Amino acid sequence: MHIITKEVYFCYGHRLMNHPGKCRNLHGHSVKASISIQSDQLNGQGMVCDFADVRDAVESFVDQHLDHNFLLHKDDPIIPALLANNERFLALDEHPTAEVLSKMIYRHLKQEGLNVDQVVLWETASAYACYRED
Ligand SMILES: Nc1nc2c(c(=O)[nH]1)N=C([C@H](O)[C@H](O)COP(=O)(O)OP(=O)(O)OP(=O)(O)O)CN2
Ligand SMILES: [Zn+2]
Repeated sequence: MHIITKEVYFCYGHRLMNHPGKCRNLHGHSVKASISIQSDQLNGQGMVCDFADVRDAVESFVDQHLDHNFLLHKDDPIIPALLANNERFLALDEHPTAEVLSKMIYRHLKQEGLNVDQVVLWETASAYACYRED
């Protein structure tokens, strides 16, 4: 089994509505996502797939939905104020945790046909969430 990993970097604002501590406040992160693709065999170029193809697939999703966006639970009471001020945001059915964001990226890449092994989202220098499916 071969596994390759490509890292992409992006930023977002969010808050965790039900968090008992500081993460209930509006704040932001500059994050790293590590995307691993697996294959039993290599292609005619000796690759699982080109790192650039992984980057392009991740970045098109990230740029459209996550990068420099404000990620909120759909029931967050700040949403009416953002709408009134024409501010960009993304309302999610789940809380915008590293777990949920890594799952979103994973599911999108699977849908695009990439044989994703796992997506790891480093939300801070010391904390990450990993999503994979068996
Ligand atoms: N399981 C999760 N726990 C937390 C998440 C998360 O997405 N999944 N998110 C947060 C906050 O949004 C933020 O990421 C803060 O993380 P934390 O590591 O607690 O923050 P610090 O960098 O301040 O950590 P210190 O090590 O205390 O400096 C919280 N929890
Ligand atoms: Zn946070």
